[in-house]
Amino acid sequence: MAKFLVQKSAPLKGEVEISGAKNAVLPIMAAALLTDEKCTIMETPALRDVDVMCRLLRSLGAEVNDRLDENIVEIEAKNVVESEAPFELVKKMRASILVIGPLLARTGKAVIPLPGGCAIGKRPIELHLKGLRALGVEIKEDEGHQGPLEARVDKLMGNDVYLDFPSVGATEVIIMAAALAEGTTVIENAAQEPEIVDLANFLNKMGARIKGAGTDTVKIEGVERLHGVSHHVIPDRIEAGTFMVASVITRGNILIRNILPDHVKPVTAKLRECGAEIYMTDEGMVVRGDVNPIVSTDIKTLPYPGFPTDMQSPFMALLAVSKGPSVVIETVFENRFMHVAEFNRMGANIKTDGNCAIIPGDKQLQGAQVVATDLRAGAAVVLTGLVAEGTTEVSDIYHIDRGYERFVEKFRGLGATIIRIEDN
Ligand SMILES: CC(=O)N[C@H]1[C@@H](OP(=O)(O)OP(=O)(O)OC[C@H]2O[C@@H](n3ccc(=O)[nH]c3=O)[C@H](O)[C@@H]2O)O[C@H](CO)[C@@H](O)[C@@H]1O
Ligand SMILES: C=C(OP(=O)(O)O)C(=O)O
Repeated sequence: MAKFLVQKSAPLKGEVEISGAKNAVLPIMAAALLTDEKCTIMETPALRDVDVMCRLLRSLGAEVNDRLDENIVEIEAKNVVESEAPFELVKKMRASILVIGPLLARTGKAVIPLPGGCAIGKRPIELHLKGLRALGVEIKEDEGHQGPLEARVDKLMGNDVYLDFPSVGATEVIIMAAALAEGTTVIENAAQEPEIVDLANFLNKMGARIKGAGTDTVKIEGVERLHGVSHHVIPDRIEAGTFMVASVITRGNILIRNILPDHVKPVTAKLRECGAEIYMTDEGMVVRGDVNPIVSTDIKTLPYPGFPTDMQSPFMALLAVSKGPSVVIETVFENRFMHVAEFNRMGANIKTDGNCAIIPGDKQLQGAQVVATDLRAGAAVVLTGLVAEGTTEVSDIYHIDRGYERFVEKFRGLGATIIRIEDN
C-alpha cells in the first residue's frame, strides 16, 4: 500500500490555496439528482470521495462528466433508472447515504446498504430515517443490520421533524427529500454547519424554497420541480484548519488563500490562545507561529459553531509539542482517539479516559512508523512528522486521499519534505 515518508521540517513558509470543501460538494452532487437538467459544480476538489460519488451517481443512471483537472463536475440526471446503490461504492464512503433523499423524490424507492466512511464511532442513521418516516417514507431495515435498507414512498409529504442531535447528514437528507415534498417541512435542532448552508444555497438556486439554513430551524416549502444550475462550492474549512495548524506547529509563517475566516473561527481562536498570530489581508489569512512561544490550550469538540471534531486530531498534534499540559474532550464521536496510539509511538505519552485525552505536552517527538487510522488522523500524523526527529513513515494514506486535494504538492510548496511511495 502507498505510504508517505515525512521529514522533520524547517518552519513552513509561502502560500497555499484551499480547495473546495469535500463535505459540501458531496451533498451537492447528490442533490443534483433532484433535477433532470444539467448541474455544473465548480471548485470541486479532485478527491477519492468525489470519484466515488461520481461512480455512485452514474450507477443510478446520471450522466456525470468529471473534469476534475479543472475542478468541474457536470451532472445530468435525465433519467434515474436505478434505485439500488451498489454496496462496493457505498461501503467506501459515509456520504453515500445522502442519495437516499433524491432517490425517493425521483423514483419513490431507495435501496441502500449501510454506509462506510471514517471508523470514528458507530455512526447510526436513525435520525435520517426518523426524518424520512415523518415525510411519509416506509422503511424496511434488515434486522441484523447487515443487508441494505429498503425505503418506499408514493408521495413525499412535508412535516415537522425534531432531531435529537444536530446531525449533519440527517439535516442534509431531510432538506433534500423535503425540497420536492408536498407542503412544508420544519427541521428543529438542525445542524448549522456551513456545508448545510452551501447545500441550501445550491437548492434555492435550483428553485427550492429553503429558509433558515445555518440556524437550528430550517423551513423547507416543497416545490414541484427543480432546474439545473451552476454553483461554486465553498472552501474546505477543515483543510484550511489543517494548514493553519501546520504553520503554527512548525513555527512557520504562511498565507492561506481561498479561506472564509468566519468558517474557521473556533480554530483561529484556539490557535491564538496557543500564541499564534493570525490576521486577514486582501490576499487571504496569514498564520504565524514564529512570533510568540507556543503554549497549550484545552479543546472540546462540538457541533458548529463549536470546535469541529474533524480538527480534533490535527490540533492534538500541536498540543503534543506545545508548552504545558492540556485536555481534549471529544463530544461528537465516541471513538475518535485512534490517533493517540500513533502519536504515542512517536513519544507523545498521551493518556485517554473515555472521551477525554490528557496531553502532557513539551515533547520532542521521534519519527516512527505510524498508521493513518482515518482521514483527519492521517493528516494529524503528518503534522507530528513535520516536527519529529528523523523520518516518519505513514501507512494507509488512502484515507488522506479521500479528503485532501494535492496534499503532498501543497505541503511541498510550503517547504516541507513529504515523499509519496506508491504501492508496487
Ligand atoms: C460527509 C460529511 O459531511 N461528514 C461530516 C459529517 O458526518 P456525519 O453527517 O456522518 O455526522 P453527523 O453529524 O451525522 O454525526 C454526529 C454525531 O451524531 C451521531 N448520529 C448521527 C446520525 C444519527 O442518525 N444518529 C446519531 O447518533 C453520530 O453517531 C455522531 O456521533 O459531520 C461530522 C460532524 O461534524 C463530520 O465529522 C464529518 O466530517
Ligand atoms: C469524518 C470525515 O469524513 P466522513 O464523514 O466522510 O467519514 C471527515 O471528513 O473528517
